[in-house]
Amino acid sequence: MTQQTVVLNNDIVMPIEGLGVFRVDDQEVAAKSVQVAIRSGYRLIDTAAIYQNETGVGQGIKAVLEETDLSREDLFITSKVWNADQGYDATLKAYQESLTKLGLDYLDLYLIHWPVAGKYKDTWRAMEQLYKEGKVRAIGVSNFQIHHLEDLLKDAEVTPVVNQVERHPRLTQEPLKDYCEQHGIRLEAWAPLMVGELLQNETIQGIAKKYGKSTAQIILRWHVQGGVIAIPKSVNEGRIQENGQIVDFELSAEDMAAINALNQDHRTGPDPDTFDF
Ligand SMILES: NC(=O)C1=CN([C@@H]2O[C@H](COP(=O)(O)OP(=O)(O)OC[C@H]3O[C@@H](n4cnc5c(N)ncnc54)[C@H](OP(=O)(O)O)[C@@H]3O)[C@@H](O)[C@H]2O)C=CC1
Ligand SMILES: O=C1CO[C@H](CO)[C@@H](O)[C@@H]1O
Repeated sequence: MTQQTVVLNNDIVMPIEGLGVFRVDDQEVAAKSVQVAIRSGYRLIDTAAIYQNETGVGQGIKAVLEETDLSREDLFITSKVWNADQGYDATLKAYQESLTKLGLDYLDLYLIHWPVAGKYKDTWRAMEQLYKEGKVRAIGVSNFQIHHLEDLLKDAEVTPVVNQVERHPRLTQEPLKDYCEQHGIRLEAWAPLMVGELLQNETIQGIAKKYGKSTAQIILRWHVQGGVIAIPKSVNEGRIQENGQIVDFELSAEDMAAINALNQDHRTGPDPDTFDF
């Protein structure tokens, strides 16, 4: 797997595809999945405090750094501050706890996991502090709608460089994508495969047949070809490798449009405006 990258608005280089580890067990599975992914060419790992697997992820990173020529700087590690830890002091503390569990001395990207009303601005001030002190290379948000971003940007000294949101062919997020592009915020897709729900879709199956690729590879290619970072989750070695092999082909404009046309503004996860924090 050859790594494709994007340059974030603060000039930090980020891989455009990575491994997601939500619902990956902390004991053994997380460490093993991380090792398999990095050995097969992944450089970006996406975890969060709430996934309760930062310890396992850290063990996987440590093992792979010991066994290969790779160094910490070759990797791009993301974690997220959970809702209960929002607020200025609590966020600074949560960051240190994530670092300790991961066994790292810095993160590449730290995200506000959800826009908790009345809290996310103080949380952002803490993220800015971590960034200014050089403790984290980039800071961003997750599950922010346009109105959350507009509100945050009124007071922010540092503009988030990433907004990680649910995105797949049934939820293409075009207005949010446009807004983010206008403000130098890179969109990152969670549930990029719609948690597997789209793998039997007839349109995508037809396109997959034409290119001799799997439906997962077609969907992931659609994300990255559109400039969106994707973090598919898998704990299966073959599927981790399959998901990483999306750089040796290009979807035609017609096929990109056919996938865009599958949009139904349909969420598989919570709506950020009604999510019970
Ligand atoms: N910021 C946020 O609020 C959120 C962030 N996330 C992040 O996004 C990541 C990805 O989202 P996630 O919800 O996991 O959903 P995905 O869309 O990545 O789908 C994962 C599911 O698809 C299966 N799968 C993966 N690859 C293939 C393949 N090639 N063929 C067939 N099945 C496949 C996996 O099974 P198997 O493991 O058995 O291969 C798993 O069941 C998360 O792991 C997490 O890091 C997720 C939710 C919310
Ligand atoms: O990333 C995510 C997965 O885990 C959380 C719940 O446990 C979600 O709320 C969140 O969006």
